Amino acid sequence: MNSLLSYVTDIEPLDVAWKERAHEYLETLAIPHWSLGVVMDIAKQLAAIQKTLKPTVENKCVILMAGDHGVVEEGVSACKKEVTIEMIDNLSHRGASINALADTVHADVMVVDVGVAVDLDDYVKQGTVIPWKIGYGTRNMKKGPAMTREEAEKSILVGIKAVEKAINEKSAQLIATGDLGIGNTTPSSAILSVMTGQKVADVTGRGTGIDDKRLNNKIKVIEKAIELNKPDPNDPIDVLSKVGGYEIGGIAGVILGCAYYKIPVIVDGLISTAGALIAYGLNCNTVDYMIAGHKSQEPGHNYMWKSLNLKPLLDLGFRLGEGTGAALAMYIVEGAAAVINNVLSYEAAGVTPGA
Ligand SMILES: O=C(O)c1ccc[n+]([C@@H]2O[C@H](COP(=O)([O-])O)[C@@H](O)[C@H]2O)c1
Ligand SMILES: Cc1cc2nc[nH]c2cc1C
Repeated sequence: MNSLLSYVTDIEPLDVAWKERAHEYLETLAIPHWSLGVVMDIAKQLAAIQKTLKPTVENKCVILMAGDHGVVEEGVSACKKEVTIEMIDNLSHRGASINALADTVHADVMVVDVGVAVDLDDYVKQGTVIPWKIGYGTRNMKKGPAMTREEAEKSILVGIKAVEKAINEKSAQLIATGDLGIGNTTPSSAILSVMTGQKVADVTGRGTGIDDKRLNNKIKVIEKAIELNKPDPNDPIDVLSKVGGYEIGGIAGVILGCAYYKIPVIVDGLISTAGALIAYGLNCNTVDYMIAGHKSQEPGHNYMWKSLNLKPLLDLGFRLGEGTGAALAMYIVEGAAAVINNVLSYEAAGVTPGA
């Protein structure tokens, strides 16, 4: 593998000539000016990413990054930390929501252990979990940095490695990000507050469903972690290491890897978009390869989309993570590919608009 820096510095913006060519081609189709709206925007983006007027997104993959969080001991989640492992078991039996939804769009689900608190040998042997663990859960960010800078960089490299695996083994052409990790809305809200300048109280939500008392405590925990660790908003690796999570680093790596290898990537909910903020902070060209899958019910999520200047495709009241919103958004991206591939031009269709 190359160094993180070499991946980060080699990410190019979308080719302007291909963007123009795709735009002009879409205008020739038997569709009144841009009247398939966002679907046409995505068709143009796919064409410019793949440098073809016949883009294909047939081979789809959800890369789900799993990790645990020391900050759970502060009572920030409605769930006990063991639920991460219980859900890994459920994923391994293909009984999780992401398994059900990914199946409907014929997407593979790749589960990567980047920081779960225990060894997952049985699942690794079964082939249902990829063992690329950087640490056994982060440390409690209220008491000090969640991880070292080196661990933060390694977690990002895990995400890039996962993209390489998806390309080499599954010929992936469209990737969605997913997450699993009890407590991970806490670091995600912390990253959001640090990187966008929003107040912690305005962007912190109920995650798996905490009551008012726990929500107030969660806000105080995040405020304290930021005050103690002083993450530098201009240094995304510093932010990730001090108030982040291993799976958030992994997701940032998936997005960087997709941008590096020129693969469209659908970003899922709050946790995935925290990863997107880290990736964007490392190289702003990454946004050219991102598609905003959906709007999470978490109150901070829209601030994230706004700071990336992206609009989420779906608003279905989701707050589950796993890649569920992104998996459903794959239908829309598939639709965009179908439009640019299959709609006839005015000329070929014999349609002659005009008064
Ligand atoms: O992605 C989201 O928008 C999202 C919003 C709320 C909860 N989650 C999921 O719920 C878990 C984190 O919630 P919590 O309350 O433990 O921080 C974690 O496994 C996430 O995948 C995910
Ligand atoms: C059941 C359950 C499923 C999840 N998926 C992601 N986070 C989760 C948390 C819980 C509790």
